Amino acid sequence: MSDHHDPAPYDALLLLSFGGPEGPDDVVPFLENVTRGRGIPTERLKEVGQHYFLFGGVSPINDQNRALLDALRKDFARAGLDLPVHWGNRNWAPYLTDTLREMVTDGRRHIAVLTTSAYASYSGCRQYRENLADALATLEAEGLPLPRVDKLRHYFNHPGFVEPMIDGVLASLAELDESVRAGAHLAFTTHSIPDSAADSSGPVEDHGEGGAYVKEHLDVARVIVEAVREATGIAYPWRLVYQSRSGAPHIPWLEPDICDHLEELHAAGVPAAVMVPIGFVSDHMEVLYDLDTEAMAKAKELGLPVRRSATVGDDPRFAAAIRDLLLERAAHERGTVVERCALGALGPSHDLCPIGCCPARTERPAAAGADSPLATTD
Ligand SMILES: CC1=C(CCC(=O)O)c2cc3nc(cc4[nH]c(cc5[nH]c(cc1n2)c(C)c5CCC(=O)O)c(CCC(=O)O)c4C)C(CCC(=O)O)=C3C
Ligand SMILES: [Fe+2]
Repeated sequence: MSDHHDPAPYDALLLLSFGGPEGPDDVVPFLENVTRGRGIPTERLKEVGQHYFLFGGVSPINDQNRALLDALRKDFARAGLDLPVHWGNRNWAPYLTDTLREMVTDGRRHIAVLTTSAYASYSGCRQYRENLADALATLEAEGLPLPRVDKLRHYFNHPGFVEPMIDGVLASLAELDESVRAGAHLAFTTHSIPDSAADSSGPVEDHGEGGAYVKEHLDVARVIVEAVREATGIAYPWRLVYQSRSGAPHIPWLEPDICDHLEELHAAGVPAAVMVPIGFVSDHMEVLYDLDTEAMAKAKELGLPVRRSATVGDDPRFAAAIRDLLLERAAHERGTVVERCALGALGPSHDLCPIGCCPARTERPAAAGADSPLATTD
C-alpha cells in the first residue's frame, strides 16, 4: 500500500452507487429508473419487483452504503486523512446530481469517485461515467462551476477486496460438515450480462471471448483458489458461473446460471458446494434473493449442502483499500511514481478508461475517460 498521505489534488471522495428502494412505495419508481430505455420485458420487472416486496420493499444496498461510508470516515480519521466523503446513486436518493450539486456548492472542485462496482463492464463502469456526464451537464445548465471528476481504477484484484473474500471462503468451508468438506466445489458467481456486453468489456485489446469482464473474474477466482489451497492443502475444483440474468430470452447472456450449475454438480456426485459472490461488493438484492433465497432453495431440493460466502461489505480492509486507491491516484496526478497494489496475473487496472472501453449500445457522453474533455481540464 502507498504510504503517501496527501490527497491533493483531490478535495473530496464521492462514493457512487446503484441505489435501491427504501420501502414498498419506492419499488416501482425505482425499477422504472433502472430500466428506462433498457428494453427489459415486463414479466421480468414484475418478478424482480416481487424480490423486493419479499423483503418489505427495502433494498439492503442503501444501508450497506451507509455502513461503508461510516467505515471510510473512520478509516480516514484513523489515518489522519482529512477529506470529506459523500454518497450519490444512479437510481435512487441520494441522487448523484443532488450530491454533486451539494459538493460543488460547498466548494469541491476536484473529486475522486469510487463506484461500488469492482469490474469492467458497461453496467459497472461506463454507465456510471455517463451518469457523471449527465450530472455535470445539469450543473452546467444551472450555471454552477464544474468540478473535475476522476474515477478511481477497478479494484477487483486489490488485496483489500480479495483478502476478505478469501477469509469468507475459508469460513464457509469450515461450516460444511467434515464428511463432505474435502469434496466440495467452489462456485464463483457474478452478475450475468449479455454476451455482447461481456465481449466488448474493457479496453479494445481485451475484446472477444468474454472480454475484460470474464478475464477479471477468472483472475480473482484463481487467486482465491490458490490462497485456499495454501491454507487448507486442498486444491478445490471450481468454476465461474452467473446469476441474475435479465433481458429477453432470445438474447444470449453469460452462462451457466448458478442454479443449473448446482444441478450439474449434484448429478455428478459432488457432495457439497460454496457459492462465492465475487461479482458483488455487498449483500445486495441479487445476493439475498438470487443466491440466499433461490439458489439455496434449489440446493435444499437437491439435498446438496451449500454455503454462501461473505461479500466484502464494510470490512475495514476494504475501506483501507479505497484510501490506498485514492492516495495512489492522487500521487499519480501530482506526477509521483507510485506502487499500485494488485494480486493475480492481470496487474493494476487503468486509471483512465481508453476510447472504446465498454461501449454503450447507443453512444452518449461519458465523464472521466479518455473520450471525455472534462477529464483533462481543471
Ligand atoms: C454487471 C451488473 C452489476 C454489478 C456491478 C454493480 O454492482 O454495479 C449490477 C448491479 C446491480 N443491479 C441492481 C439491480 C438491478 N439491475 C437490473 C438490470 C441489469 N443489471 C445488469 C448488470 C449489472 N447490475 C444488467 C446488464 C441489467 C439489464 C438491464 C440493463 O442493461 O441495464 C435491474 C432491472 C431488473 C432486472 O432485469 O433484473 C435491477 C433492479 C442492483 C441493486 C440491487 C439492490 O437493490 O440491492 C445492483 C447493485
Ligand atoms: Fe443490475
